Amino acid sequence: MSLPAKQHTIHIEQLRKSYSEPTAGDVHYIIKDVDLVIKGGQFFVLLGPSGCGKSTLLNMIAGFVSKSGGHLRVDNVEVNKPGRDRAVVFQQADSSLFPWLTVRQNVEFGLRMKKIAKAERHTISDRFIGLVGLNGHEEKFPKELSGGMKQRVQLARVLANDPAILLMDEPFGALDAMTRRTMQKELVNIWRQTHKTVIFVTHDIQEALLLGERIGIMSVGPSSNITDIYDNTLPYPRDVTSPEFYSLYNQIQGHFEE
Ligand SMILES: Nc1ncnc2c1ncn2[C@@H]1O[C@H](COP(=O)(O)OP(=O)(O)OP(=O)(O)O)[C@@H](O)[C@H]1O
Repeated sequence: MSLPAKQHTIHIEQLRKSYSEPTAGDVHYIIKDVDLVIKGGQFFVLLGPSGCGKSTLLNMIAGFVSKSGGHLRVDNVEVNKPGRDRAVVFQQADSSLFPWLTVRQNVEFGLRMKKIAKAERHTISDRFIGLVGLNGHEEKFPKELSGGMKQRVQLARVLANDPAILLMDEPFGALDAMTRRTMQKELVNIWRQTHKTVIFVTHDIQEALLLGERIGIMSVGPSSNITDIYDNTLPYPRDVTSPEFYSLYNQIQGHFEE
């Protein structure tokens, strides 16, 4: 497969976010002076304790949350607003699916907005409905689906729009353990087939290690930062019972116990 002309590398320099008034004397930063490079095509995990600012950083990359300082660039273009190159998969699929549309209509929604012809829409939705394992459920409505199936629809819809960068905010956090495990495996397969840049937020060390090529550890807030980055070179699919997995798990866990 040929490499895309744009690599969709994300460069973050001295990035800050504060919700305080700029004129306030004692500015309270959620994240402060974050430096990070995420290469195009990489599976990057942001791992950190609850409330440290993972979603804030992800939403800044999405262009939903403004910067209070520093730079955030995709392919050297400063991010100041949402763009078609980036799409977010949220924890709660319910809030992002249209209940009055079928699975197929939900997946095709963005394509319809882009005025893509019906036959092509069908070809694209067929591909991604198949990729997330929802063949045979095309004509169902969200209320007829389980939580895991709704999350698959959300993922298929995002993939159908073909963003280069997939931003995932604890997308499997509300699923039961078995469904979560299945979705994790499928996400890795999808990522390996589509070559997208994935930034995945979680506070679960095992999930981070099952998925990520690189794992950025965020410190406890306020003024949270990425304090360490682990390269995870274990081959996919990863075996949680392997000594290498266990060793990396312990290293990262030790980091949070310090
Ligand atoms: N719009 C907002 N106004 C003020 N403070 C906010 C706003 N959004 C988030 N915060 C604060 O920013 C901090 C970081 O929140 P964020 O949701 O980014 O953390 P998180 O690491 O994703 O947490 P979790 O894992 O629990 O989802 C929290 O203290 C939160 O209260």
